[in-house]
Amino acid sequence: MQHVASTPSGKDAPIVRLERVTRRFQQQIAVENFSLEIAQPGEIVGLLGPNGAGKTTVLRLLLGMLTPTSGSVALFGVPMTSAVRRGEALRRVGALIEAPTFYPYLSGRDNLRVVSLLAGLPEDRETEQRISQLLERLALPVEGPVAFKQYSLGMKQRLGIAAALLTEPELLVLDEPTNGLDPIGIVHLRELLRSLAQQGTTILLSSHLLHEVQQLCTRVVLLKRGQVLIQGEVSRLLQTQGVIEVVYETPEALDAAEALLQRTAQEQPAWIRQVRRAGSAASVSSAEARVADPCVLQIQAPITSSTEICALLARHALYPAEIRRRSISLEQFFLDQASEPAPTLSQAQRAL
Ligand SMILES: Nc1ncnc2c1ncn2[C@@H]1O[C@H](COP(=O)(O)OP(=O)(O)OP(=O)(O)O)[C@@H](O)[C@H]1O
Repeated sequence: MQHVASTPSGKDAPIVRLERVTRRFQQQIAVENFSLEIAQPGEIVGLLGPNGAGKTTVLRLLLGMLTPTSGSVALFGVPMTSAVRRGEALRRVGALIEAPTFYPYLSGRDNLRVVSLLAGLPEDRETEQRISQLLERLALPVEGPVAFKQYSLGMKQRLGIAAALLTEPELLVLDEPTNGLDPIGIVHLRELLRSLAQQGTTILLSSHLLHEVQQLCTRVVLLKRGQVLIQGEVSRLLQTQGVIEVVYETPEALDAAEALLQRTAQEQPAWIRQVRRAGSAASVSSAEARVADPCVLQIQAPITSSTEICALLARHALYPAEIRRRSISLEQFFLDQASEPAPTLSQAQRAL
């Protein structure tokens, strides 16, 4: 399956393009000035953010389920405002937004038959085979009359994903796809999405499962209160936003280094974001305990800037006994970012 995002004129266009999109609900701003472009087939992009951050709103705007208050949305180069042409772009998309709904008294197979008819697929052997393959791949009953209403939450979610995949879409849009899935279901879904991406399917998903996103997505967009806090490649974000630990042998040196770094953090918050103590020197009473519980400062800063931090400390004759760089998990990164007041996008970009 080789996908090429091209306009009807044959000109390459980004698969997804949201440009400075704002969506208000009365006085409430759900999404503000949101931009995202996905041009690379096979990319997996994750939308992250706390409850109410605007993730579902972005996905609904992308699929034309909502119109933006301002800004523009295009799929495969087709503006979503074009009532005539947007159907043609949406035919290249499979989506699962919020809880999937199906006919309660029909089996999974019959429900997929209905979806395939609505999607314009022919009623032939090939479609039947595709339905069987998807039921099997998503660990759903292939035979038998088990009605949708008898499905567990996880089975319902898996049927929703099967329906989104029926037309072999070039772009898959999934809102919280792991909802209701047990750990085995999550692992299977991860493998499925990875193999689809390897075959060229582009995937945009929202998720709360940060560990999952870290393993699956190449790029993440972190939203908070409708604004983009930060976006970028997962590996780069984590590499640039680690923790640098400096170790001192005496509490006096630790105090002096902490004061210097706190001052620097106030003056240059885009460089040093936070300074905190790890081991407590005050509680250390013997030389032995001091070795076991060294005086450690943890500095939240791009880990690539450890040399500059060393140089700063050296200029003040505060030579650490040891300096080490620790990368962080996406979960820690998210908690650090989401717990702070939202900076503007330009501040966040400067921080990168
Ligand atoms: N139809 C609507 N009418 C009014 N407000 C809405 C509507 N849809 C969304 N909102 C508001 O917009 C904000 C963003 O909601 P959205 O559902 O996009 O967030 P989310 O990040 O998907 O949240 P969650 O993780 O809880 O699903 C919320 O404050 C929500 O209350």
